[in-house]
Amino acid sequence: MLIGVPKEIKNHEYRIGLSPAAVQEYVNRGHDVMVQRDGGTAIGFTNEDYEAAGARIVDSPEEIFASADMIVKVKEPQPNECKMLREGQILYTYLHLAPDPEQTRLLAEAGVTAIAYETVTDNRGGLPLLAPMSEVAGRMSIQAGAHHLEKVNGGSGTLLGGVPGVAPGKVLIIGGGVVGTQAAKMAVGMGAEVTLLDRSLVRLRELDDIFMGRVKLVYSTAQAIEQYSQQADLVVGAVLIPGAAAPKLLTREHIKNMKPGSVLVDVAIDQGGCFETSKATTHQDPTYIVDDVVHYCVANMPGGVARTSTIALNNATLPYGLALADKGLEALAQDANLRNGLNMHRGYITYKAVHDDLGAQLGLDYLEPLAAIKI
Ligand SMILES: NC(=O)C1=CN([C@@H]2O[C@H](COP(=O)(O)OP(=O)(O)OC[C@H]3O[C@@H](n4cnc5c(N)ncnc54)[C@H](O)[C@@H]3O)[C@@H](O)[C@H]2O)C=CC1
Ligand SMILES: CC(=O)C(=O)O
Ligand SMILES: [Mg+2]
Repeated sequence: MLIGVPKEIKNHEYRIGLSPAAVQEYVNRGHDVMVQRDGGTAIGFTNEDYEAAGARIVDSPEEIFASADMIVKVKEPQPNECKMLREGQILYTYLHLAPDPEQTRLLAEAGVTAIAYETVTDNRGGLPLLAPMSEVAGRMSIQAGAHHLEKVNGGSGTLLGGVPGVAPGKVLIIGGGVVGTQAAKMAVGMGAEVTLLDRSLVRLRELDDIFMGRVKLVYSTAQAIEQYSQQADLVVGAVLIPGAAAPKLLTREHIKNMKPGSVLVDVAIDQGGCFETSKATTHQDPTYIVDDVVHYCVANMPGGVARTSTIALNNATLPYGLALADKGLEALAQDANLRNGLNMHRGYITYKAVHDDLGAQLGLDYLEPLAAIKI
C-alpha cells in the first residue's frame, strides 16, 4: 500500500503521524511511504531520518493526498485537507467528530474511509489509541500546575513539594483513570500531599494497590469535592463518562471558596470540561483567572510535548496501522476493536454516537460498520 504522511497544519501542532521508526516498520513489510518535507523537523525528525528509514520526501501535501491509499495523521483534517480526501482512501487519525458538524459533512462529501484513533477499543473496554495521550496529559497536568503556582505565573507562590520545615502543597485529582493515575504519580514524585477522588470503588481499590497509602483515596461526592477543593493548591479535572459531555463537578461557588492563587488544570476540557468556569485555551495563551483562581484548560496538551507524544502515539497506532496497510478494509472485517474506530465510510456515518448527535442535522445516514465496509 502507498502510505502518505502530510505535515500537520493545525495551529501549533508539531506532532506527526509516523515517526521514522514507524516508517521503517511499514517499509520492512513492503509498503511505500511518502512523508511531506519538514513534517517532523520541528521535533528533531529530519528529512534525512525519514529517507534513511525508507520514506520518499514529497514537497506538496496535494501530491500526498492525491496518490496515497492511506493517509496517517495526528489531528483531525482541516477543511482544505478534507477537500483533498477521496472515496477509496483510508484516513487514520484523531477525528472527534461529534462536536464538529463541519468536518463530518466534509468527510461525508469526500466519501473517505475515516478511522478515528479515539474510538478504537481493546478487549478490556479501554481506548488504546487515546490512552497514550491521556498518559501524557496526566503527567503534564502536574508540571503545568506547578508552573502556574509560581507567583510570576499568577499562582500563590507555593512549591508543591515544600522543603524541610515547610508543609508540601495539596493536590486534588478528580477522576482516577489514565489521566488521574499519571497525575497522581507525578504529584507523589514531587512530594505533594495528594488526594484522588473517583466514583468507581473498583478503581479506588486498584489505586490502593498501586499507591500503597501514599495517595488519599476518597469516594467522589459533592461534599468531598467541596471539602478537598477548599484546601487544595492544585486541582486536576480528569473525569470521563465515555461519549458524554463531562459533568460540571466543581461549581462556581466551590471555586469562589478556594484559596487565592490556587490553580485548576481541566484536562477533561476535551469533553467540555468538568469545572463550571472552564473554557478551552491554547498553548499560546494557556491560562485565565476567575475569582483569583488560575484556570489552565488547554485542549491539546500532548501537542506541548510533541516529540514524546509522537513517539508514544506511534507505539499505540503502529500495529493497527500495519494491519490496515497489509489488509485494507479486510483488517476492519477481522478485528471488531479496530472496526469500532470506523466513523465514516462512503458518505455514511458508521459510529452510532456521532450519528445520534449529527445525523439528522446533516441529513446523513447511519450504516453499521460491518455492513458499511461490504458496500
Ligand atoms: N486536554 C487534553 O489535551 C487531553 C484530554 N484528555 C481527556 O481527559 C479525560 C480523562 O481521560 P482518561 O483518564 O483517559 O479517562 P478514563 O476513562 O481512563 O478515566 C476517567 C475516570 O473518571 C472517573 N469518573 C467518572 N465520573 C466521575 C465523578 N463524578 N467523580 C470522580 N470520578 C469520576 C471514572 O470512574 C474513571 O476512573 C477525557 O475527557 C479525555 O478526553 C485526554 C488526553 C488529552
Ligand atoms: C487526544 C487528542 O485529541 C490529542 O492528543 O490531541
Ligand atoms: Mg483533543
